[in-house]
Amino acid sequence: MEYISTRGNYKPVSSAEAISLGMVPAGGLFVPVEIPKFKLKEIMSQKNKNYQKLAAWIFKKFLTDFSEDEIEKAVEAAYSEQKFPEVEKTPLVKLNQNTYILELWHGPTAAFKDMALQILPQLLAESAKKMKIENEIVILVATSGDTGKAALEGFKDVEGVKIIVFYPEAGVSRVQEDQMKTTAGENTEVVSLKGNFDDCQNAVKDVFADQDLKQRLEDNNYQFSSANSINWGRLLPQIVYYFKAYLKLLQDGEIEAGEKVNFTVPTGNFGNILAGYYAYRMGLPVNKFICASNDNKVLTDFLETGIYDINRDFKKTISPSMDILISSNLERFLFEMNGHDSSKINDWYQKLKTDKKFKIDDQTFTKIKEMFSGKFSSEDEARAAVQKTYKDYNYLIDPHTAVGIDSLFKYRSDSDDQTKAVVDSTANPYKFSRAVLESLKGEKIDRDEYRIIEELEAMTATKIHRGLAGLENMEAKHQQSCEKDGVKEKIEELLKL
Ligand SMILES: N[C@@H](CCOP(=O)(O)O)C(=O)O
Repeated sequence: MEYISTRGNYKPVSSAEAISLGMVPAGGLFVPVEIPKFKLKEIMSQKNKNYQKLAAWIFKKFLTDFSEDEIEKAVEAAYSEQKFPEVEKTPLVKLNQNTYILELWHGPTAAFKDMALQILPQLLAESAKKMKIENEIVILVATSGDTGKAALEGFKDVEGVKIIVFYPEAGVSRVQEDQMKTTAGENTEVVSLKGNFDDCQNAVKDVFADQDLKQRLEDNNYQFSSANSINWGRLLPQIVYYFKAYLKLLQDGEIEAGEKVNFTVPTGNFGNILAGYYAYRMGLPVNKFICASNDNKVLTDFLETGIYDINRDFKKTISPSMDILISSNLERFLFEMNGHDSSKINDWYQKLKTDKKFKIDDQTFTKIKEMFSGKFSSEDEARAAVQKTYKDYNYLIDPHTAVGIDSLFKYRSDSDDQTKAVVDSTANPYKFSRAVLESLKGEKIDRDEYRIIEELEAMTATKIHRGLAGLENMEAKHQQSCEKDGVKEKIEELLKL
């Protein structure tokens, strides 16, 4: 399998090269040249496989330059009992007769990002070996809260790697910030940036494209890679849980073999929902994807109009991981939907730079509309969904999952499509305790975050996720900050270039 650039500006590369580069050096993202397709019978026959075996089955189709043994070792290490103690790595909870919640937060850092960031270090290490990379790899991460900690946890103390995470100051929850700041490891750096997530992500992408800096890195035996979903090695592992969810529905007798289901995905950088779309293209029976957004509803508007328009205020919400206006993986998605036409991608992304918006062609838009619907939740609607889900089903959800559930219910009442649906639950509620408790009580709470956690535990008789327990008493090891135009200098300072 080869990987090509969405912008047609790079030679086809192996998966090892795509993973070690992170993104296309001149701009653009790597995508597989073709999507492997399974027959329905073949998919159904995976029904009793555990998560590791299922992951290996999928990886082998995409990582054709990896040996079976390398893939199997990587998945066993990533999804071990120590890292994911439950037998089901991604439990599926039945909410009502046609709604299921896919809990993706049972990994070490309580967010769905662990599903990919526990394995990316292995994939990157193997890729570096294959590419005969001798430089130290510097992983740059832009985060709106969840990727940062998951990447730090995955890469901390990994030999031959340094990791630098940029997050928006005042743009993540208190628990998310504390999780990142308290990360140990000799090779970790965490920097708060005076700006929003888009500022972090744009700055990191600019650094990747900076040829002068690239040369200076080389001279100092470093090279960059990424742990964001721009890296194919981040996206690929996320395909697995769509298959797992479907097969679990089948195993539990909730659906017939081949029955189509809907997936609702709380969406920020578009990586998670795109992974679902790849699963569909590989043969998974899916009827619709519902793309759920918060008040930063640039994707909802895009899916309604075909116009991607970031000329709008960036809003801070109670679902901060989705506070994003420039969704990186939309580029991959558009490339897949427009029949791999990189000239159109170049044109649209040039317009995004100059006009802050672009309109896609009618043919591509029609194709997108067949499979995708976009809905969004206001802050009040997300809070109401947290409260109602707890009241009606005695089930505690975080604000991102609340956006997913609210969007699904809106989609159902607007469309009459009552197909069985899986909602991706992207984070454990305790990562956002303040918003969750305030939603349950219907009032503002002034208390400290950690007292709120105690109250939430007592009120709901639920337990804080193991990865968050004791956070209050951990020492903050990172205090770095920078201006939004100071990312390059900060990297140079941290790497002593
Ligand atoms: N929601 C993300 C933003 C970065 O997304 P990624 O999937 O590209 O890593 C976060 O939590 O940081």
